Amino acid sequence: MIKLAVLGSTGSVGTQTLEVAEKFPEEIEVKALLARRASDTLLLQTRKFKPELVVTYEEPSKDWLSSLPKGTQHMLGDEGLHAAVALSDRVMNAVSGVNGIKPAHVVLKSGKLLLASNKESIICLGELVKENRERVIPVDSEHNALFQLLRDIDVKDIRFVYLTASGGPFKDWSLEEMSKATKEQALRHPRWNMGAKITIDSATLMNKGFELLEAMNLFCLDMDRIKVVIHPQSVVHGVVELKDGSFFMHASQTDMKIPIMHALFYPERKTYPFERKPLPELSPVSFEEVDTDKFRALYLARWAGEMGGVYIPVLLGADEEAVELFLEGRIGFLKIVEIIEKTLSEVNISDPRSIDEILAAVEWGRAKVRDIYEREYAGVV
Ligand SMILES: NC(=O)C1=CN([C@@H]2O[C@H](COP(=O)(O)OP(=O)(O)OC[C@H]3O[C@@H](n4cnc5c(N)ncnc54)[C@H](OP(=O)(O)O)[C@@H]3O)[C@@H](O)[C@H]2O)C=CC1
Ligand SMILES: CC(=O)[C@@H](O)[C@H](O)COP(=O)(O)O
Ligand SMILES: [Mn+2]
Repeated sequence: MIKLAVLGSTGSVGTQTLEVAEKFPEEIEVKALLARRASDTLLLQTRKFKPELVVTYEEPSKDWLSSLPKGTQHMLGDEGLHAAVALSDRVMNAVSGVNGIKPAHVVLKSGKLLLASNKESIICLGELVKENRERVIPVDSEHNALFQLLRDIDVKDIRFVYLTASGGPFKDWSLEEMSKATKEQALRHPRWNMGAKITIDSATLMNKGFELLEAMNLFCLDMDRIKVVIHPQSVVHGVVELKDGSFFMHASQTDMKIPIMHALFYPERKTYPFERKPLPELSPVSFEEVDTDKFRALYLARWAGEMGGVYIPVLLGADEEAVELFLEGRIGFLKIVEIIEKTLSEVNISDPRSIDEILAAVEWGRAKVRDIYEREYAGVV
């Protein structure tokens, strides 16, 4: 029996993880659920799965607590996080954005298996991730695909590894059109139904920049071995080009429950218990070059990756804050990346040497974006 904790259980990946778990009641026991708010969704999940523990970061109301099923204990904050990890042997980290860094750190230090959906943590905990490679199973669709492909390939035979990008909603828009893009347009991802933060990152292509840094840490690959290619259908999730001219591709219908199920049971394979699409419905499959002049986020992520050290957590914090400013209607779409670039150009703090210093550097990036916003953008949308 797999003892599972789901961190970020109420979000897009969290709920899909529970959809999979529900199909395998004999094999998966949900021991703990964790989310930020004591929401109705979390309460319903708790009543359905009856975990030993439910954790929130927000103080629940008396009504909410009294509605918990018998046998489910509630804990608050980081104390609850540690208890949730202790109860389980596999932990799905589906907390969004930089809030997922601390949970990943706790899991990596615990000796438990990390099912890594949150990518921000993989990007900024590079050394710890590399030291614990055998206990990290990627869930991000491209990395889960590459994880499956790379296990059967000799590193010396690899020419390039490709991350596929849908191109987001603005793939074919001009910069002029993108400068006027609304929040609603940016949140309309052409292929995936995801949380707001990653959806905006997909629209700027910062998501793919993050995935490049994620792949470097997960697979110990040099940056110049990793390419990004536009693949509008989101059916091929990862590609490995070998020196002999072969391309190995991993494909599946566009459904996060496939990599989630793979990670939940790895190394065992289970039968997909949801509706399948026949192969012809997955066609056509096409690839295009990325327009890096239009999607400068990719360049910035590569640059931060080359600089390394403090530039990585600063990039993460700056992106989180700039995306929030856009979602609050305070800055235009193209200003997200512009303000991140300005933040990176003003870095004057040292490389972090501990988790606390990593989190402080993330906060520095967030605060610097707010400073730059107040200085140069406030009142100008
Ligand atoms: N969605 C997808 O298809 C994919 C997502 N990912 C990655 O997976 C992660 C999750 O993404 P997604 O599911 O889309 O995100 P969502 O925004 O849909 O869900 C976020 C979850 O995190 C919880 N959360 C937010 N802040 C905190 C906090 N401070 N403490 C504890 N819990 C918190 C939320 O709780 P509450 O509901 O109470 O606010 C919610 O359960 C991200 O890092 C994303 O990049 C990767 C590949 C695909
Ligand atoms: C489902 C998943 O893995 C996302 O990270 C996805 O990659 C987002 O789509 P984009 O390819 O548009 O960034
Ligand atoms: Mn992805």
